[in-house]
Amino acid sequence: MEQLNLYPVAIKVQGRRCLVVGGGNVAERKVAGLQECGAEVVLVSPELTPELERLVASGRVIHLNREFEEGDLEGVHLAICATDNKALNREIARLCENRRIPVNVVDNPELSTFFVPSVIRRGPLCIGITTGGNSPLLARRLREELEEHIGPEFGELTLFLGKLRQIIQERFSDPEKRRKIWEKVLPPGFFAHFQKEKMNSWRKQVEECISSPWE
Ligand SMILES: C[C@@]1(CC(=O)O)c2cc3[nH]c(cc4nc(cc5[nH]c(cc(n2)[C@H]1CCC(=O)O)[C@@](C)(CC(=O)O)[C@@H]5CCC(=O)O)C(CC(=O)O)=C4CCC(=O)O)c(CCC(=O)O)c3CC(=O)O
Ligand SMILES: NC(=O)C1=CN([C@@H]2O[C@H](COP(=O)(O)OP(=O)(O)OC[C@H]3O[C@@H](n4cnc5c(N)ncnc54)[C@H](O)[C@@H]3O)[C@@H](O)[C@H]2O)C=CC1
Repeated sequence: MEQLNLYPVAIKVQGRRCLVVGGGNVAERKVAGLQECGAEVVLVSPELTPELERLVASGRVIHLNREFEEGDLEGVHLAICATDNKALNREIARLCENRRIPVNVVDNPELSTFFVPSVIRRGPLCIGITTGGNSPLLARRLREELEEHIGPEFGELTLFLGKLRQIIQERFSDPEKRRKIWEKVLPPGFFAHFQKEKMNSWRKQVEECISSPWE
């Protein structure tokens, strides 16, 4: 497989229409990922897995119970071709490319304009792992390995830092001073010492630190 540098981005899909064509196991995984991010998922397929049936019945996914038609691409921000028909997947990819719609073709990395990474989510912290189609299983194994080290406390930590950042930005107008504060809050080697049991005392320390006069 050709060595290609991918430009990683994190896309906001909330409230945006995303099209998934096909109703098998792979489509099911992609629909779940889009739903988790609040996308308006339109699913086109004459057949669905039981899990997709359930989602459709709950009203959380718009289902067009038929084969794909070109008009389905109208108003779509992102498309995923997940049918078991290679020629059809190729054709949808071409139509998307003409319309500049980012497209993921589940059986053809060459035709995909984006890949879906393996994801670790802890609150607002999101880690995506991709091998650019070289080895999806390696991406999964790495995720499983990293998950062991990045517990749910990282979600809490990230939320806390987000709030702290707002406070620091309001309170300190000098960017150099803000940078110094951040160096103190998150010093190099922070993760080696970060323990979830000590989260509360660390938070207190940080809060005291930013409320005390600086310099
Ligand atoms: C190009 C890409 C397009 C896309 O975005 O779909 C693609 C393509 C293909 N996958 C295939 C197979 C498998 N895919 C997985 C799993 C995942 N596949 C995902 C992404 C991607 N898969 C994109 C590249 C991402 C990257 O490289 O980083 C993950 C990360 C995300 C997700 O799908 O949500 C998710 C793991 C989620 C997790 O658990 O963390 C497993 C393992 C398993 O089943 O768990 C296997 C079997 C083992 C193996 O083959 O490695 C086949 C061959 C089918 C065949 O041989 O017939 C193709 C087609 C081809 O390569 O031509
Ligand atoms: N990207 C990935 O992670 C992986 C990709 N694959 C590839 O993905 C493909 C799909 O895999 P599965 O979901 O397991 O297949 P599947 O056979 O379970 O599902 C295919 C779905 O496509 C639908 N479909 C067929 N023609 C259609 C049309 N004209 N319009 C709309 N929907 C149509 C079918 O009704 C069915 O629901 C496989 O061919 C395989 O090569 C397989 C494993 C992993």
